[in-house]
Amino acid sequence: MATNYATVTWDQLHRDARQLASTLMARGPFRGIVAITRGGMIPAAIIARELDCRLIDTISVVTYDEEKMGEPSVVKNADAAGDGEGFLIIDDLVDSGVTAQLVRKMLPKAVFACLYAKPAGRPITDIFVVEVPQDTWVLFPWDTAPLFIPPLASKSVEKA
Ligand SMILES: O=P(O)(O)OC[C@H]1O[C@H](OP(=O)(O)OP(=O)(O)O)[C@H](O)[C@@H]1O
Ligand SMILES: Nc1nc2[nH]cnc2c(=O)[nH]1
Ligand SMILES: [Mg+2]
Repeated sequence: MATNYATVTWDQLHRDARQLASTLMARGPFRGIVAITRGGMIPAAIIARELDCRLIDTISVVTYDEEKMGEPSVVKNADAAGDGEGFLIIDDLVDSGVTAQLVRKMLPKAVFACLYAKPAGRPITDIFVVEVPQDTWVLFPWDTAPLFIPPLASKSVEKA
């Protein structure tokens, strides 16, 4: 269970994705990109722009199902990628590594890259940008919204 939160803004995500793209230049060129839905789609779009890659497929893995607790299932294959040769797989993060492990098994020849990696998932990714502690939950910009916070002074007035 996460005890801390790390909020990632759109700006930070864009910078991190560009940094990942810059590292990936040395591993390419790539025939195409496979984005792991849904979290991998926005990072994949940014990286595709930087690497001038126009062939994009998706793979969809559902790792939590109320009936089959914990059993990951693939709900869409990346048919365009074959065995992954010449392809780049992109996800937003690896946590336990369960999603990445399953996708790597299906596309064994592809390069796997993500923005953020927790220690348990770190060995499964070829490349990542920032390591995040295992007990930290990453809050992505698409999961959050700015919120009004009352000024400190107004809180002390309320107490008085
Ligand atoms: O390493 P793991 O423990 O497998 O966790 C990492 C995966 O979990 C999240 O996706 P999620 O399954 O929540 O779906 P989403 O991308 O559609 O939000 C995240 O986007 C990764 O794909
Ligand atoms: N948003 C989000 N999804 C996850 N899925 C697995 N770990 C995480 C995390 O830290 N943040
Ligand atoms: Mg995901």
